[in-house]
Amino acid sequence: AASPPRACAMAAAVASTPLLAFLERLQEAALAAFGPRDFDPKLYIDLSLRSDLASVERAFAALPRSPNGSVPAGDLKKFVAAHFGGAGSDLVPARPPDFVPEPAGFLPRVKSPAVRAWALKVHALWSNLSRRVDDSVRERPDWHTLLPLPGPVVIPGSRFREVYYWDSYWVIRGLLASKMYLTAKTIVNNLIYLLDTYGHVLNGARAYYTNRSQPPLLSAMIRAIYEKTHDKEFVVKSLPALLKEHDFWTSGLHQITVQDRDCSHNLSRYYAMWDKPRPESSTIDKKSASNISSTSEKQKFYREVASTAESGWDFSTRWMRNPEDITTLATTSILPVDLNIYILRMELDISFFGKIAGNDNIAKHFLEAAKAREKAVSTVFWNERMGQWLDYWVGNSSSCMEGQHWDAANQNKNVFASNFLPLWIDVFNSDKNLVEKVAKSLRSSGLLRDAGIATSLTNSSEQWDFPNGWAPLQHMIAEGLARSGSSEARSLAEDIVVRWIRTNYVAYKKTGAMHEKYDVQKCGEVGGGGEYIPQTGFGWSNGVVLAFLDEFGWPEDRRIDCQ
Ligand SMILES: OC[C@H]1O[C@H](O[C@H]2O[C@H](CO)[C@@H](O)[C@H](O)[C@H]2O)[C@H](O)[C@@H](O)[C@@H]1O
Repeated sequence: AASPPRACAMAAAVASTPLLAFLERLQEAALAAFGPRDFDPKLYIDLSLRSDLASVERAFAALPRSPNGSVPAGDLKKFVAAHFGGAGSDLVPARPPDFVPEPAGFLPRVKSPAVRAWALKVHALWSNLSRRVDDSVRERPDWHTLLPLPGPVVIPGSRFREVYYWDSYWVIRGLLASKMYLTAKTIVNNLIYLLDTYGHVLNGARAYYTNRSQPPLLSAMIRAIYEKTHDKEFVVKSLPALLKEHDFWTSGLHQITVQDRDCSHNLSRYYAMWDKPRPESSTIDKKSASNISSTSEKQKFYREVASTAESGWDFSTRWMRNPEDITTLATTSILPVDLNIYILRMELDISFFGKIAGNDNIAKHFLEAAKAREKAVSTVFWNERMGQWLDYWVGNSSSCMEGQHWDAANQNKNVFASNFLPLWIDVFNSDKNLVEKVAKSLRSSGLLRDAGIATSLTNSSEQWDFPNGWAPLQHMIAEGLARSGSSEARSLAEDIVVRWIRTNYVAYKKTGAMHEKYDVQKCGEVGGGGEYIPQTGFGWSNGVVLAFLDEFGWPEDRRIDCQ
């Protein structure tokens, strides 16, 4: 019999580490001791040891216990203070070498003094968000969940005190507007280090993120840097890593074939190598799974949770069979539009980089791969009546590479911002008629609100749903519309940009901070929902504001307040 495809034969779960297992127990003890109010499970999994694990485990076992088995709050507090370095203490502040308070040629199209002054404050946040891994992590990696990245990093902010994969794309776009090319390249080199070490770019630079990736935007980062610097050597050096990443996303459990008449289309899905609670949210996942009785059903659920985290959209009704029930998450049964657009973009970028490297085979092979994926996207996802590209439901998620027969009924007809993401790449935004049809569909979709594009139309209290708007989604859609040759689409792009910049500005004036997400119903409101309290900082929001202002500018006579 034919042997199964390579990655399907591999164990579909990576091993945990002794430190992670212990910190999960500590997380549970902390929840029992301190109660659920303001409890963030991630705080405990980000602690670092001060001495070897065995002695800390002994001290933990010797702690007094209440009759219900929990450790009294005061004792646990003292135990944590005595044996651990605080969360984030192993990633130390580091001023980026190429940061200057006002770079030469900064945002030439911004003419309004108020907007310029604010943009300089946003630019200054790069200094606040820059860190380097403390030497102690390299000396004793087994005492830390933080991974020893070689170069300085830019973090999203607040509870996200490590590098994130897809966030880095918008951080880089902002850094390029800030003329911080060296910092941008260092971020890419860190991600390549993760790819070389683990075989994929991790969700984030922590030991508990090794079981999954995140939306693959490495090639887009390299391309953005190349467009500003024309550094060929940087591109050529990155090429082997991109080939490895392409293989990760287009083989084994990530890939599914859809059959349409006599044509086979290869498309990709999110699929995490994990079937346990996410360590950083273990108490939450266990609670969500508490009504699932069978072990194998629980494992299935945990895999869906981790795979949803791989999508970057954690969590959203987009991935649920029943929008009211998180246990119906079915991310591995969905071929997502956005993921396949990122991979198509990767194929086009690799082909372009192959040309730069003088490697015609690579250039040709990846151009053909891109053409095949473009056809697959148009066949499987495009819905002519709606004028949108729709996610596609596949059958049984547990087996690999099975042939699915295309059926229009399997397209998810719900409206999500991701239905418009193909606009981001030239293959689609260069078709003027198509863009105008999709722009019209976006205008009437219900997603476009006073303060930007909503993530979905369902108010579920999950963070990747209505009424939240996220910087990356505004950016990809507006950039795609603006690149098209259509003046109608360009004016819709500007409309989105103005709404988004205003809401970021007004919220900043109100709160003194940039936010992870915004409520698009009303200008100046910040987002909410999800499993953690709203975060500030914030890497990708800063990046998108700077990238938008760089490209679209802000005239002197345009108001910046909510009108
Ligand atoms: O701890 C919960 C989840 O947190 C992350 O997800 C969210 O924040 C990330 C950083 O800004 C962002 O990349 C992601 O899109 C957000 O949903 C983390 O990535 C998840 O894996 C984690 O479970």
